[in-house]
Amino acid sequence: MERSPSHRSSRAKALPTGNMGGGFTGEGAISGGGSGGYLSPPHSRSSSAQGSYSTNATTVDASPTSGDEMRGRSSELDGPEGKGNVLVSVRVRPDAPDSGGGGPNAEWVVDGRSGKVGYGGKDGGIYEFDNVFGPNQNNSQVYESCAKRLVRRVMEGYHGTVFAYGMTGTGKTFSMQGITSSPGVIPLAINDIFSFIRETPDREFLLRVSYLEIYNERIHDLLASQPGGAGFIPLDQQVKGEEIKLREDSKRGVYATPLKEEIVQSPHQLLKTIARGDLARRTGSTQFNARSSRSHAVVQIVVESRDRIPGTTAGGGTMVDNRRAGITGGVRVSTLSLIDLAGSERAAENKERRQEGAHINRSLLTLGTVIARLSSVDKEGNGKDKDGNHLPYRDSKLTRLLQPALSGNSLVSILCTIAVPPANASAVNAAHTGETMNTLKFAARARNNIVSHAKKSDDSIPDAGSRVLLERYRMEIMELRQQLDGQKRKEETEHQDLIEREEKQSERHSEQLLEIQLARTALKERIEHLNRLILSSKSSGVNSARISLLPNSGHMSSMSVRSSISNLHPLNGRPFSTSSGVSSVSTAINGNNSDVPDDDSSGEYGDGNATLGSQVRALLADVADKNRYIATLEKRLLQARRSSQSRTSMGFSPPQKIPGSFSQSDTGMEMLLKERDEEIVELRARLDDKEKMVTALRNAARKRDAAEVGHRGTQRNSKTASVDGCGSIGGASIGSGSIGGGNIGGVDPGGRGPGVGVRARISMDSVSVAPLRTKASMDSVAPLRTRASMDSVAPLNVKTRGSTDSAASVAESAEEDGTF
Ligand SMILES: Nc1ncnc2c1ncn2[C@@H]1O[C@H](COP(=O)(O)OP(=O)(O)OP(=O)(O)O)[C@@H](O)[C@H]1O
Repeated sequence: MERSPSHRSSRAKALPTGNMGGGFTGEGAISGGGSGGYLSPPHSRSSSAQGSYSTNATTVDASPTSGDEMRGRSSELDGPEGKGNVLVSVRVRPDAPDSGGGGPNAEWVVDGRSGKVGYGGKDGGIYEFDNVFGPNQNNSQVYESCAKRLVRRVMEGYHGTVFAYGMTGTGKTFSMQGITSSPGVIPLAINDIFSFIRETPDREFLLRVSYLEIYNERIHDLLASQPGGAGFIPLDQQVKGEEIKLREDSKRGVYATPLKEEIVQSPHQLLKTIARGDLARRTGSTQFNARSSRSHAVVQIVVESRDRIPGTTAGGGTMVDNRRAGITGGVRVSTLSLIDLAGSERAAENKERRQEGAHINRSLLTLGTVIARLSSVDKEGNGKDKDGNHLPYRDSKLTRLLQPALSGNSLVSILCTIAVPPANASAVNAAHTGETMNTLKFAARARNNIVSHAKKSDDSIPDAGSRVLLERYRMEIMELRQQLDGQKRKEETEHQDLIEREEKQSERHSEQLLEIQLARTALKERIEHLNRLILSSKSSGVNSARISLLPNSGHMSSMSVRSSISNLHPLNGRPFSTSSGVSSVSTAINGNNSDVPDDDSSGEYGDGNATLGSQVRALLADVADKNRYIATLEKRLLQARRSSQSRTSMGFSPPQKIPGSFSQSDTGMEMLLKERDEEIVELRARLDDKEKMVTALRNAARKRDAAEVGHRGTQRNSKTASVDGCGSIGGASIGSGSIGGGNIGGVDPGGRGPGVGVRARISMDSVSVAPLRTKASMDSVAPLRTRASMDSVAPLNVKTRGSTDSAASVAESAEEDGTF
């Protein structure tokens, strides 16, 4: 460690003896009685509580007032020799209530302005310090001068140590912790720590706190227990766990382990944590303090900080992005140690107090010794004195723990508390003058000997095993983000898959729906179609006068075109079987043109006066129906082919057969397609039939018209005509039956008897070509018949042979077409 003799020698000063003006002066100083004779300490001091030693103080500097002391010296902190890195202050507590009163003791000098304090009596001395606080100065003033700047420097990256040293009951705890109305160094430092964080938006911070006490040379973790909680057990009653030891490594220096560290995020949380530790701290009653701290208490606040983003403003989105990308500076780690030492006590009546006191005194003695020998440390800074002896840091846990600070790695502020005995102090109080002097001597040695070379911590990238949480957390955050991103991607993929599956499923559903719709449409069309057919089939006119065109028919059946649609598939509307589009066509000559029992007795053409044109229209409508149906089937077929192809190309396994839907298997599909194809072929054939039928009917109509023209010519002479009894009209083989209303010889009035060889007179007015029945076997709903009234063809006024040819030619034409 490099030390500066000149620096050391210029700090603590023993003032020349002489009249110091007496009493307390300076800011907050109390009047010491004006010219009350304080004696100056000798130039050279030779005694202390810890044994003999002397300071090197030789000169006197003009000191600023205590309030400006730290600020006045602050520039020194940046100096190459670390001047100002160590502050030593003395605080004089107000008289204790039991001090006996009597006003200021004229033998004592406390000068805040000059920073001088001392005893002018025997073995006394006047010392000058960085700060001297009189009894009236409050905690805030003490903090401002002693600790504020140090705390700020800690936030900037320096290690800093503040500790209070003094005799029991002199105000160490009062100064460090303070009271509610006057918070001490610790709460004020915490406040400033968070103020600094608030004022430094370009860096991010992580704070962790530990709190330990050294009691009877054992280290206890004050945060390990939960005072006030249900399970709180005082430390001395706790089952001893793993002993906390002090270790050292190059990066962390000396540290206690295992020790609980708590991460804190607010001043309130930090204060609460420390207050929790305070409750666990050992206290006991001493002669001078009813609640004396019986242990050294060390609060350590580790500050990790890092530039947020070089070159970017705080709070921007870029920061997040950059942090994600790992573009951050290194982490700076610094430690603020706030230490409230146990008070030294010369003697105690109580055995326990004596034992505690012995430990306390021993550790304080070691501290004094280390500080005393710091002056002799060689320039190498290897912890050895000039004689090559190690400094006795390890002789006590306190000195071991303070080693980094005392050996120059830290900014140091020492607050020494004293109580100046009043003028008429009791013997006991007066006896402690020596203790107070010892404190002043300790302070003087510390001021002289401790040299700090504290450097700002580097912004270093912590390695894997580092305890730097900021980096660990950053890594963890990055890992978690990656996990989150991975999870998100996975979810997105799964979601996408799900959507695709749903889409495919919905595609299948829509296909099925479409199929169902098509089937329904087909059914509807059929129903409409059938309804139309039903209406046609109930035409009474169709049955009113019929000419049977079929030979060998025992009935005077009407010429009919009957469409029947048989046995539809319940869903797809496909006929299970089809019968010939035209099952029968017959012409009949009905002897009774008005009273033919037939269920086809009403309907659109059922008035018996339906024209041939109407029948043609009916047939055309029928044809249109068929065309529509074919179109539907073709559409469905196309759809089925497409879905079959898409399934095949997607490599889908055949889905489960859905009841009521088409078969989904390939075989089923093929069969379905085949059936559809066949059905289409069949329907086309039927359509052809229909068209032939229409052609035949048109021919019939033409012939009828021609016959009518001829008939009108002959009608003037005769109202009747002879018809060959065999039922043939005009040589045409009309088959058995009669045309007319019963005036045909040999034919029974009902037209049931054979008309062969019977010449009959028929009323040509009533002769009608029997209604054509088109029977398309299309439906299973009912054996429906379409009866197109052939009355539109009739009345055939058969008067001449030629006239009957027209009716016969209908039959012929029909037979030729194979339609009837
Ligand atoms: N500057 C001060 N102003 C007002 N009261 C004070 C001051 N200093 C100390 N006291 C009071 O004196 C008493 C003892 O103070 P404190 O406990 O802080 O002493 P200490 O040095 O910590 O003692 P110990 O070493 O025994 O723990 C307390 O009641 C405290 O409130």
